[in-house]
Amino acid sequence: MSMTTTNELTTAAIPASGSSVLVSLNQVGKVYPNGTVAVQNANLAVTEGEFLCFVGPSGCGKSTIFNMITGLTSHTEGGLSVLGTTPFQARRHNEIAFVFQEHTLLPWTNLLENVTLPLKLRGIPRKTRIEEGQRVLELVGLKDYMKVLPRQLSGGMKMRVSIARALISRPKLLLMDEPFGALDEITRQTLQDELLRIWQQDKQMTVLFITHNVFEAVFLSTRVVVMTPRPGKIAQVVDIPQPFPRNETFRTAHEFSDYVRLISGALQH
Ligand SMILES: Nc1ncnc2c1ncn2[C@@H]1O[C@H](COP(=O)(O)OP(=O)(O)OP(=O)(O)O)[C@@H](O)[C@H]1O
Repeated sequence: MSMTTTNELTTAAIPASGSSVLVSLNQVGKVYPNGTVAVQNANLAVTEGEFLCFVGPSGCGKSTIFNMITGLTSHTEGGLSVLGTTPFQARRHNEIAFVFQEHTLLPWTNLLENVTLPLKLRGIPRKTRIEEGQRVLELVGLKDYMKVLPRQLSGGMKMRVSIARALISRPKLLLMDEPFGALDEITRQTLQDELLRIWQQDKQMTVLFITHNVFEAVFLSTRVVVMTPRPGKIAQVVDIPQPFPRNETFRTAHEFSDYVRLISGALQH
């Protein structure tokens, strides 16, 4: 089995040839106003079409990195570019979408209205909104539930709706912050399969995904970013050069356990 690890400097310096760098962190740091050093010297180059998982203990700066990439908080050191521009500009052009663990659906309105809300806020005509809403609900396997209210859904279905709402703007960059953390293991694995299927359909969408679950990270990723705390640093970037589509065969393969062991070991240091 070929199992290569790359430290953050190498990864940042050498993007995969022929593919464009979508997100670039160059010695990025974040010190919050209260003096907390949340992230230090982070170097990372994410190329188009990658699926990167971020793992690390609580408080190591995973969400801070996401918030800097999306422009929700500013970096205090280094250089950060997203889709060739500033995070703020990239977000304004609707090229970035998020999914959080909390589904944040509007309880009083149906699924079609929920998933099309981002288009409504941008003034997109109703006919287009409905077409796009149908498209994304079909993509997540909920096309028969358009008129249903969120409270009638299971946790896994609510997460599918959140994913559909994020996909409706056809984002180039999808950021997911522990989206499956609250789900039971079976639902979680089903949604991992679904997410990979959706990601593979859209060859150009890049996914950044935070998880505490090393198994999930190995199953989903093209690369896993391992972070360590105090202050938050990128300790290692581990390539998972296993082919897609991935399925149960990969989950039960000895290579899978090897990657899990490697990443778990990196988390201990
Ligand atoms: N607005 C803030 N002001 C001050 N400190 C903050 C702020 N937000 C986060 N922190 C601190 O920065 C550090 C990194 O936090 P962050 O939420 O990025 O970590 P995380 O890896 O995402 O944690 P978790 O896995 O628990 O979500 C922590 O010590 C946290 O307490």
